[in-house]
Amino acid sequence: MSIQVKGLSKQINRQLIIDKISFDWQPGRIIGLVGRNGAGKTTLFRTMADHYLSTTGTLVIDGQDVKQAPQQRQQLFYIDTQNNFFNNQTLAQIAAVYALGYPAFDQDRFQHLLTAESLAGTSRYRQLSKGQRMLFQILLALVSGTPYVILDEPFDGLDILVRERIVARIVSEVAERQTSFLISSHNLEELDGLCDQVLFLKDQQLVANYDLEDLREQARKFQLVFPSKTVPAVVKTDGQLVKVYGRVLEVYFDHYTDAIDAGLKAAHPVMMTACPLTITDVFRVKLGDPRAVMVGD
Ligand SMILES: Nc1ncnc2c1ncn2[C@@H]1O[C@H](COP(=O)(O)OP(=O)(O)OP(=O)(O)O)[C@@H](O)[C@H]1O
Repeated sequence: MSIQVKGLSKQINRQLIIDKISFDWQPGRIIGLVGRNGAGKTTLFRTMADHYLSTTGTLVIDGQDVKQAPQQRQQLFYIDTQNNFFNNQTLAQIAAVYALGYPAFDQDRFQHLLTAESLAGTSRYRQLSKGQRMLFQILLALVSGTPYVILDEPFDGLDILVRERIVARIVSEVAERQTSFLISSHNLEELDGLCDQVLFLKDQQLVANYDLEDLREQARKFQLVFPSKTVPAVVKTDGQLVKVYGRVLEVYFDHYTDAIDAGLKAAHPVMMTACPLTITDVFRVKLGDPRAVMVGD
């Protein structure tokens, strides 16, 4: 049981939007997809869900290539939040449409969750607020009975209480049903507490794929002050400067080793403090402009 995304590319108007994206998506995992605006996240989702025909590559779902076994895509749930057709439909009508497409759609659970979220089946989709629309879409995903769910920007513009409700729904679904989620977001703090794995998209390609537990074991971030203004070679060769506050250098090391540790200590730092590592740090290092280092107050 897994999804393997294999060399997925999409070209639109002769422009390559995503380029040979490959990764494995295991059951029960929550994967974050991050990238700067226009990096290709929505295009990757649309191509995975077959809303766009892929230019190259395929998906293998539970061992079967979707090109030979297209019914396997019923295991994958995705609502295109930008292009959907149901503005004038009631929530009950929309659910009926989804029930046709997903054989394991659970109508009883849908009614139960709708009531729990104080939503009425008779309301029209267009009458819902942004947060209610996202909650409704997540409810559809949960009752669709699909083991793999894609959520595009589920936290976008939502207040903290709605975000917390969404996170709670996702976490309980993973715990109770082993549902797996692939979530794109610019809200890196929210992803930090939620995800097991993070994919970084840049220049059409997947530039990093981290298991967050491994990352926290391998990578380190330090605040360093050295006796002289010369930055030691080990910082330049093995580290990446994240921020500079006066004499304090905030430096990220992708693979922190004993040799790097010895190299730093040999430079007799006046201060060497390990700091908690966040997805935001890795985002800055992997996806930011390498020449632009943030200068603090
Ligand atoms: N149908 C389309 N026709 C032409 N260009 C497109 C189309 N869809 C996407 N693009 C282009 O592909 C690039 C990636 O767009 P996409 O929406 O996938 O990015 P994204 O990572 O989801 O961005 P954001 O974080 O801003 O939502 C953009 O430059 C966009 O203009």
